[in-house]
Amino acid sequence: MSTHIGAQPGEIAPVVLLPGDPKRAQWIAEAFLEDATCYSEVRGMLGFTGTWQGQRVSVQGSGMGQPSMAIYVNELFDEYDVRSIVRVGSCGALSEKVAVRDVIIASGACTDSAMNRITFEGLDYAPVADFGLLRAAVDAAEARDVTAHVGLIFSADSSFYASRPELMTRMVSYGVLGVEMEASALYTIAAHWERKALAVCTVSDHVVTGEETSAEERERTFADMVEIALTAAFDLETGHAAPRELGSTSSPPRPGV
Ligand SMILES: O=P(O)(O)O[C@H]1O[C@H](CO)[C@@H](O)[C@H]1O
Ligand SMILES: O=c1cc[nH]c(=O)[nH]1
Repeated sequence: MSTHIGAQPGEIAPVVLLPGDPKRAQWIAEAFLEDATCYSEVRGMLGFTGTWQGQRVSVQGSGMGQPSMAIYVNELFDEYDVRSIVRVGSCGALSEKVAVRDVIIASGACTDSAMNRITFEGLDYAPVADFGLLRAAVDAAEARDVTAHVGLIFSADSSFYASRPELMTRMVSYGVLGVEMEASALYTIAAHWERKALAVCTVSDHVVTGEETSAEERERTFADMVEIALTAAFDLETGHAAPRELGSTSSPPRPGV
């Protein structure tokens, strides 16, 4: 086992879904995976491995905020050889273009966290999603009746209860769609390990209008996000979302089609 994950080598699949909430990890394992077993209960941060459409997948809680998430993600990449991590989170909408229950697929992430600044000695690193996962997630969302937005998310260390409306308005005017607490460091850590990462978040509340989803609605809309994440991760793993050649204007035929 690693310091914070109680799994033996080989017990965690190469593809991991990463919700902040460990109870969401359990719900995903029970609702979406077959033959799921719990490989870790260390600190109550549950992790499960099972199969989805015959393919091994794990789901690991990461806690709230970038320092907690970074511990789990570093151990998943370093000690369990995980290849792809898709965060399946909740987020608040900042932009009027985004409604509660919509999905945000984060192409990149801004942050007020010091984590990147420490790593890059004050330089502004630009954390971005893996392009293959991003494109596969957009395809998966388009194939469903889901309103998905692709763009920037704000990974906030300090604003869950801090009211900074002017700053949020300015961020929206620079293209930021929503706010959560993990994507930026996830993208940076994945780049460090040369692995793939993406954050797909369901809008649970609107920071500007104050609208919120009910618990029942959250569960239903979270299911869309989980299906998008699983479809995207395995389209990429199985080559169904193989990169197009640079300069080509059309998609290559999909294998087996
Ligand atoms: O629903 P999760 O994945 O935990 O994500 C969001 O919810 C938590 C805050 O309530 C933060 O972790 C934020 O990123
Ligand atoms: O981090 C989060 C998650 C949901 N809603 C918010 O406003 N912030």
